[in-house]
Amino acid sequence: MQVVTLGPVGTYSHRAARSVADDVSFRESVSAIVDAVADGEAERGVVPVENSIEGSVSESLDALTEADVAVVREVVTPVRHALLAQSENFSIVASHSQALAQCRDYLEREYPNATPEAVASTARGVERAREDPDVAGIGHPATAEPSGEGKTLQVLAEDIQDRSSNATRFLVIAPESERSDAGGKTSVVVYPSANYPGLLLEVLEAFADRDINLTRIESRPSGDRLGDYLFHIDFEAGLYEERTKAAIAEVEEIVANGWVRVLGSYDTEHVIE
Ligand SMILES: O=C(O)C(=O)C[C@]1(C(=O)O)C=C[C@@H](O)C=C1
Repeated sequence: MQVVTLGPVGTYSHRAARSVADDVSFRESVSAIVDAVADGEAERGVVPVENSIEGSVSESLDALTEADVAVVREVVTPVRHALLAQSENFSIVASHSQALAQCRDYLEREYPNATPEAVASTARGVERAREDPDVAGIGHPATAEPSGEGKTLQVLAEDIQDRSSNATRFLVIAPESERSDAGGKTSVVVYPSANYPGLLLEVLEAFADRDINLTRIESRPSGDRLGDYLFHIDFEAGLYEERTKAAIAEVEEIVANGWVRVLGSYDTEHVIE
């Protein structure tokens, strides 16, 4: 099976994708990964959706709303960052914006004068550090060794994330035709296209009344106008269950002006590495 994820070699997404298949190829953005699966270029895609320190990866949520894909699994992995450079003498710290944010306190404390530089991924930041002695990268410690040509970097510090329990949740996506009813969790996107007191409460009651535990609800702007939202809802029940079918049918009635998009049911895998 062919899986696409955020590259280059050595990103956390790459580490999560290896639990899905050995044949991993890379894209430079989350939208490009989702498009590759929607267009049939790859059988699976792995995208980060949520981090325990920084919260949602909004680019992923928005791409999932728009593309014809299904969610078929989730992978949760610990994220332990290292600071990698040619020497202690650097003035720029390059990494993915999520990684820079996850190490904000550390950087302010230890390198208050360094300039943060957001790049497409952690591994891309480490590549910058390999090429430029003025740049340090934040990434997985294993990326100190080049995957091909290039310098081996010094690991200046390990475990620099602001909380030791840092973890990121990835979703494994597949073409929409492979959407499954089986699995302990389900993700849906709800667009009410309406605004009245108690609307969100009604939507949540459809789940609460059936004893379905929500694990996340996240609002994202619809993009159409200010104050207009859609809701990403994850819950602990499978689409194969009667109570799930009934809850979704009720939500569809409540948001008759808008729509409900069912991304699929799936199981969770923990990759400890
Ligand atoms: O840059 C990487 O290594 C990624 O895989 C992306 C990403 C993210 O977008 O959250 C994944 C895990 C970490 O939270 C930091 C960055």
